[in-house]
Amino acid sequence: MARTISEDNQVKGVLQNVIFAAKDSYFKILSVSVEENDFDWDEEELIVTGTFASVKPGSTYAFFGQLVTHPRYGQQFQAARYENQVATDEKGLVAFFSSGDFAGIGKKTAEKLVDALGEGALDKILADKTVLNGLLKPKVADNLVETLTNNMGLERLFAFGHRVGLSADLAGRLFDRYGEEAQRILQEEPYELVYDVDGLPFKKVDAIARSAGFDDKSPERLKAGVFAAIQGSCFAHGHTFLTVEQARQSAQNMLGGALLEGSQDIDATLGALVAEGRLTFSEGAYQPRDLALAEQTVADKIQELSEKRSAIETTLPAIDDAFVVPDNLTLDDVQEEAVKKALSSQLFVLTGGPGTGKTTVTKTLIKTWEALVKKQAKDGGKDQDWLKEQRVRLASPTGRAAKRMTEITGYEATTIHRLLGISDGDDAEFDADNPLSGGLLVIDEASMLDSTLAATLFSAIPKTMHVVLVGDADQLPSVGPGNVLADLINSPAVDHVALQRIYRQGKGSSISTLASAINQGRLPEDFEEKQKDRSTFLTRTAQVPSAVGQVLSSAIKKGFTADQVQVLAPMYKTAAGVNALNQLAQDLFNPVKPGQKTLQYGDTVFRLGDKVLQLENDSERDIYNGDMGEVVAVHNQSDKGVSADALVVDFAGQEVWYTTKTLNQLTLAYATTIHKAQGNEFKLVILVLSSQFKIMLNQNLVYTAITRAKEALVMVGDYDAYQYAAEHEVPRRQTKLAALIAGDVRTQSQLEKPVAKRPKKPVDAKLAPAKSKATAEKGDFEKEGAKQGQQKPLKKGPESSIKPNRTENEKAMLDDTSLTVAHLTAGIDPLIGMDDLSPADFMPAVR
Ligand SMILES: Nc1ncnc2c1ncn2[C@@H]1O[C@H](COP(=O)(O)OP(=O)(O)OP(=O)(O)O)[C@@H](O)[C@H]1O
Repeated sequence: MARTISEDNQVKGVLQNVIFAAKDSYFKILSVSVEENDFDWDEEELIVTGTFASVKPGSTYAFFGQLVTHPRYGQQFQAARYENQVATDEKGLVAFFSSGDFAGIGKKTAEKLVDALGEGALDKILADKTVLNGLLKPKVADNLVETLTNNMGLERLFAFGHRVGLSADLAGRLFDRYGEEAQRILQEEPYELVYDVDGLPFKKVDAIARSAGFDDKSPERLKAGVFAAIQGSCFAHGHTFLTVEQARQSAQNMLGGALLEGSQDIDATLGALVAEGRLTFSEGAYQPRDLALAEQTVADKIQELSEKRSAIETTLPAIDDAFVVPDNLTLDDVQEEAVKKALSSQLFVLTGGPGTGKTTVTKTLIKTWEALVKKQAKDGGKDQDWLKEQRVRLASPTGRAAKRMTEITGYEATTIHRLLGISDGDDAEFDADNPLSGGLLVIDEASMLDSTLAATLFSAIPKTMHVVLVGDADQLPSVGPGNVLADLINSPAVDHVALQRIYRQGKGSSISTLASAINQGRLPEDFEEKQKDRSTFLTRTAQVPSAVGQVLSSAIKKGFTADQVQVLAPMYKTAAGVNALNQLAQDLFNPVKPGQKTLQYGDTVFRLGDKVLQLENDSERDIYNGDMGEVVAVHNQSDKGVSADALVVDFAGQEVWYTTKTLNQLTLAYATTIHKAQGNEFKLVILVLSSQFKIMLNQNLVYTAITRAKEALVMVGDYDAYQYAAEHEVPRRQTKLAALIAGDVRTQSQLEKPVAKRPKKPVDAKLAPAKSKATAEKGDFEKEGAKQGQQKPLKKGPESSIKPNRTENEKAMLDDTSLTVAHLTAGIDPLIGMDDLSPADFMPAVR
């Protein structure tokens, strides 16, 4: 929720200079020389902060807001809005037009302009540029209009937005999206925002529309509300379609039964949305167009790949001839079959639980592919270019999984975003028109692929490429809608092999057997017995922090580093949640040392050496949601020669700078949610489950959590929570992919109908905020004599994201405020060491 700044006070003054201008928003810090003010302020200079268009030093502005006291930088004025005090008398206007801002307009031309158009010159020009015909040369007129609309247009939008309850930040985003059309759209077609702007809550749009005079029953309102309801429901549950009943119910929930007067209204609205192409309807299912298109794209590509147009001969004799098994292993029959099928099919899916040999099979098939390619190059006299065309490409949804893939296979692996050249807000660099190069593509952690990312990936795959998806279908499904991996496994048209035999011996073995028991819906009989690699520490919720603290202390004594240990919990709040456990673990792994540098951002105090987690995809800086790193430098603005607060984080050798602009992307990582740990593995996992949060417990969640542990697992919490989780399956996601692949349904004819999409405003280099780049970030810090450290932008919650991409469970975790922080109870004996972890030791009086 955006903060509302009250408008108790106002100040008018001349802008001296812009101390700081954010690159990715319109946020600025200004130094203003005060002329008039209605509050207690005697000094000449006042620092004013807020969201401003391209304000100009030397111009006079009126700011409305409040004087606040920053703990470090003292008093400053927080502006909720502002007005450009362009003098509107003729003299002032002549000065304005001849200020040098408008190419080709000197004093004489300015006078001519004002003579002709009078005191309302600005409004007249902005309303209709043809008033300039005959007054200015066309080029000069165009430039004047463009500069005016950019500057004044945004200022007016800020002012208008303010009246209809639109934050300045959102007004800036809308200006970027719609340009000078923004205000008209807000007034005349506000409900378009629901279709055009990702993640804008319907309620917000509704409030804007009401203030623009739309009534409850306007057809635009009903359509936008029903669309938002269906899309929101798909994102909340991971579905790609809703049944008619579900669609009606969601619509009713969003708009209220009374308004729609029974299902007739709803059905008519659904019909109108289908007619407009915003929804598709087939086989009793409604789909938002984008999701339907994504599933259709994947299905079409699968169809195309089944035509087998490989440039490499992959007959069984050829594969047999080239077969290379690494590490002197002998594959079992199923593993061998997997390698052969992976190479002979053009699309193949490999699944299996932990320790079943997925990596071993992947390594074998890569080596065998290379041997096949080399042999055929030699036999066919192919050149280096041909060899390059057949190269192996490896990618994974997370950076950490990509890094692990590189380490294990020895081949370079990247994130899927990077592979596709996706950068914020832009389309992917590689697509159907500019496909990926390479002969074999292996995607790891494929359970994390949602429909949209899968579609972007599949559309960039050329017809001749071999594609292998590797993943564990029992893990949590993707955050976004879709169930791609499971749907492919359930499609007879897609070859797949499921590895079942667990190979990991000794270390790790009992974690794998626990995982398979949980998959079968039960806890193993030895659940509470201490194993070589796992133990169970049963406690009441109130005792969780103490228990986790003891396990961590003993792990630290044993030499485990923060990087090797991961605390996992399903939710953020409460004493047994991620936030509290993070602080506890921070104090143990990285206790305050005298003189240690720290930086506070929101409620989090980052310390040098902290383990941290990136919370959002930032493809420009090549860091992604779920990436973990270490704080390697802390810069405080109060230090000599330092112009702004900043942290430097090392992500596996890649140093990334965070200033107050981007610190909202970062949090402590000693403890994370299980969703955030997907695609990552750790030597020791400490899992916390409590039946207090039953609503969010299920098989996939606990399975995913325990399989993050490579060598050791300690389960903390109460028995009932673990049992409940093991016994409860995640509700099935409703998707169409499998039916589309089978050719049972077609939504294509509806998808061919184009939806009138408003083109995005071309980016104006002069005005649009520049995108942040890793280097720019560092440069910002060094160059700007910034007082940006004064600013604490609204901290986004750890899961905050523009898209409504949360599951019900995640939402419950985030929204849970009813649970109070429980008091710690003492009384658990301090632990001695990891080897000594046993249920008996962990059993205080409860269970
Ligand atoms: N056929 C085999 N014979 C002997 N050892 C095997 C065989 N297959 C796999 N292994 C061994 O079992 C262990 C687990 O295999 P691998 O790492 O390939 O499994 P995985 O499915 O990738 O596991 P995870 O998903 O947990 O990373 C490895 O040490 C591997 O060398």
